[in-house]
Amino acid sequence: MAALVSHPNIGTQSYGYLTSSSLHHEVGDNSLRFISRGLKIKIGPSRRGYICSDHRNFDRVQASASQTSVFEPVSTPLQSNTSNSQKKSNEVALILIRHGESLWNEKNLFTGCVDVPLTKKGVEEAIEAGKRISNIPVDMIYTSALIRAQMTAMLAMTQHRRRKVPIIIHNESEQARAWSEVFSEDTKKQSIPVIAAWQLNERMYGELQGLNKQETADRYGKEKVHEWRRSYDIPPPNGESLEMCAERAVAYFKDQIEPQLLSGKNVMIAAHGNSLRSIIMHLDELTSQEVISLELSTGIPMLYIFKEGKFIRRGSPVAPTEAGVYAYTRRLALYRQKLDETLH
Ligand SMILES: O=C(O)[C@@H](CO)OP(=O)(O)O
Repeated sequence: MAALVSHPNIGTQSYGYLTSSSLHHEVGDNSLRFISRGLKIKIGPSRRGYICSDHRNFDRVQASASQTSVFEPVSTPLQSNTSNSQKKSNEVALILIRHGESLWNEKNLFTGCVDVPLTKKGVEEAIEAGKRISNIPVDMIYTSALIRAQMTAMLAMTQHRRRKVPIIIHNESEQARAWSEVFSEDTKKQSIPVIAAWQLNERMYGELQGLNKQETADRYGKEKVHEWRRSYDIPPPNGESLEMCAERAVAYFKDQIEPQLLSGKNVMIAAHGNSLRSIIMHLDELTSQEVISLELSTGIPMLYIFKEGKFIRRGSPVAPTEAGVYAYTRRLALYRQKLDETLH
């Protein structure tokens, strides 16, 4: 059963529903606690919402694909007039999706940066994730450079009611840019640029890549393997710790993705268990202790609202049509209403 959530600490405009199947809430003294698969986040007077740390630097950053044809360059608040930028950056959606089950998830192998595709179940999970977010606006998509995240993003978008076409931007050379150019303004408007970035890749698992997780635990001990898999700063042998993964993934998020959000773009990121854990750690201001118990399931979309420089976690949309499961804001509700009126 879903419960209505309305609380001053997540903004007077914030209202909507969180589903008890994916996310529970408790409202206590001046605080709201979200509990989702072991993750507990308390929003109280000391941690009101989620504040971006790097906003004063947004004039120095431009998305790397800004010269491409489908992609509109970022208009940063410092470049545009104030009222326009305020209006534009009023409130946007940020969707995070961990890829669907891969062939190595199925075999219980450490995968890391090995480029493995989805299983049939993973394909179904990606389609299901797409249904869940089919009423939420998406203007730009970021994926890792790995096929499992790219398949997930593309399959999810086949379900979107707006029916825009996701197009992978090829920015690797002058020729790639020229050869993928689109010559119709109308077609560009019906497209969603997809930026693939290695920085969003899964953490590099070093010498564990390709090993069976159970066999590794039997050999090195459950505690040691849990430490390699979930601790913040202990790397697996010759691999990246979560902290090292965050150094590239969170930096990319701040430098490339936040400016898009600030300019009014709704963004979806399809990535991996650990690269997304590091980004969620940044968004939710989790400590290195808290992040240990953060687990992400395959193919589950998570919705954040970015508003007035803060990230507000709104849970996981469970279905496209159930009124009670969305963490709707007024703007998202209007977007959905418009889809209902124009598309049926
Ligand atoms: O093998 C991996 O690359 C990751 C994600 O599937 O595993 P873990 O959950 O152990 O971090």
